[in-house]
Amino acid sequence: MDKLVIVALDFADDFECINFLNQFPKNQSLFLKIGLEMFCQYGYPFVKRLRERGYNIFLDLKLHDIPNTVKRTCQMIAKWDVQLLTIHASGGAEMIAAAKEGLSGSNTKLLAVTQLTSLGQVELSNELQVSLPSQDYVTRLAKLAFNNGADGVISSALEVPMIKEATSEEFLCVTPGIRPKSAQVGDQKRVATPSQARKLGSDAIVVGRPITQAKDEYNAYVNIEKEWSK
Ligand SMILES: O=C(O)c1cc(=O)[nH]c(=O)n1[C@@H]1O[C@H](COP(=O)(O)O)[C@@H](O)[C@H]1O
Repeated sequence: MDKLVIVALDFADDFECINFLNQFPKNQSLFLKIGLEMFCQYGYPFVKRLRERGYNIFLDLKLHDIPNTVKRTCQMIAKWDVQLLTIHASGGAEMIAAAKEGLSGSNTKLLAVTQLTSLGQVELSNELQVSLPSQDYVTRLAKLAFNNGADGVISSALEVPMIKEATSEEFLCVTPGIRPKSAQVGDQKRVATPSQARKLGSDAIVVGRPITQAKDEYNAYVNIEKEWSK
């Protein structure tokens, strides 16, 4: 995977979203993440519309259900020609393998979410009663995903070196929770700047609000992309 900035299209509606995209030059190649907000409003026709405009699509549905349901859902998504799809690694070995099986025959890469970047050590220990240190928990889920056929994981950039060591250099590490120095952290807990993510070995970064809520959105994208790729 080329080193990518993936833009999270977390907008109130499709009008805002298309206005955002229209700021970019026509020939600009973009990798866009469609998450639950947009997908619940506009569904597959929206995915199709953006694919037809030539964008690469990361469909972030974070599937988490029994293996049979996840497999059948993935069989449907396999027909949509999206580049990336998420499931939750905590769904377990059988669910991860079922998702991969559902996608067979398609070019859609399967990414398993480890520990959400909005959860820190305190939430992990106190709320979820997970006894492992966060980095060990993330690495354990990454290994589970790797051993059951996922193409990569979602984690914070901070865990990438450990994940690559425990799995393989080729195992994709896609990292949200990206905050340039001047940006507000908001609900994210495990964050890194674009240049930290690059140094730590992320394969792609996912950026939402630091771009989509900037005064000059296009300029914010260009600056993040510069910091990430230099
Ligand atoms: O799967 C994801 O993309 C995801 C996983 C995760 O652990 N943390 C996380 O923030 N995300 C997504 O990445 C995006 C981050 O957005 P910002 O915090 O606005 O940059 C959101 O669309 C989240 O849904």
